[in-house]
Amino acid sequence: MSNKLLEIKNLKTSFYINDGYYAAVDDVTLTVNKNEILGIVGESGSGKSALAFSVMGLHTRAKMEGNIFFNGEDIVNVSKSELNKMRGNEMAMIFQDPLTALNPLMEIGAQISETFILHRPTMTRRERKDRVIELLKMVGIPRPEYVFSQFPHELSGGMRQRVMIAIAIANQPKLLIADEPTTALDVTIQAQILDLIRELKATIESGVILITHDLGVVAEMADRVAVVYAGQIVEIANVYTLFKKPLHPYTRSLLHSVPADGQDKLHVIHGIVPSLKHLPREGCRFAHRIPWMDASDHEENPILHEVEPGHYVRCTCYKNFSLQEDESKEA
Ligand SMILES: Nc1ncnc2c1ncn2[C@@H]1O[C@H](COP(=O)(O)OP(=O)(O)OP(=O)(O)O)[C@@H](O)[C@H]1O
Repeated sequence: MSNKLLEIKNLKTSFYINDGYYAAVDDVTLTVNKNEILGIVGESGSGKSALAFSVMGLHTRAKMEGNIFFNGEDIVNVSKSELNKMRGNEMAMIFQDPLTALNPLMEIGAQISETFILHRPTMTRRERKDRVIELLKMVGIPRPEYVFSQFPHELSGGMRQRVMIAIAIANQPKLLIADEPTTALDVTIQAQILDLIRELKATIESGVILITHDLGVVAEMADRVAVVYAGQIVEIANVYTLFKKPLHPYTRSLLHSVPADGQDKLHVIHGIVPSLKHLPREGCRFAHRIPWMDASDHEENPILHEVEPGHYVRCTCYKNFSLQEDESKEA
């Protein structure tokens, strides 16, 4: 039996801006296997959330092309009611900011119960309450009976994120998407939430997409990592390879821009991710951020090359790339 849970093929998600459609996710192909965590990293604006929202069918006005096979079924064009059946049931998402994702006027217990009313209509009120208490315990909320009747603003940020996780795992989804789940939390709480996601993944044996800009989180959590730049995957590999043998200039730049042993100075990546409308669509999209490289180092139409089994890198520029500071040392 196939181990593939999610298979995305040539996905293109475009938004209409002023005069036309511009792709925020551009020709993305990837798989998520059962019981694995796929990390997705990239700077702000690189298209990570647009990709996650595409999988969840949460873009209302975007144009979507390509395929997203979930459990073998292409969900790019399924009806709204089909998607509603899947969301919160077979696939669920943990959002960045629990305060905006939770209803401020609704008690915690009622918010978690909603998912059962929607997806498990035969459950009695008593059964729902028992299951909610069980879930609150599972995600490590102390005094769950008391918290059941509290409002979101009465809980700390970490506790609210636990509630979000309880909602997401309520129906034991096969696929869990966590979009920067710890960004809004302080460091100690971050570690607890990540531990919780890892434990829950093992318990419910789901596949997880973990979106983050934090390479430390990816190193800790992911089995495989996709590095996304300007809407495209520029490198994908298992986590060990990605950290030990990164190839793409963007991956290497990212890795050098966080503190590491023996590194006396942090690398700064030139410029910023261009806005959707101004994104270069021809040639290597990262080229303008490594201007010291020769144009001939880049491919005209960069594709993903499989450099060793399971390790893909876009464009040939990785072959001659070195960080600018290393180049000037050599000169
Ligand atoms: N609904 C939308 N309409 C128009 N443009 C959008 C829309 N959603 C996202 N974008 C644009 O798509 C690009 C990718 O955005 P996205 O939010 O996916 O990036 P991200 O990598 O998740 O960033 P962050 O880490 O800041 O959340 C950005 O240029 C963003 O402005």
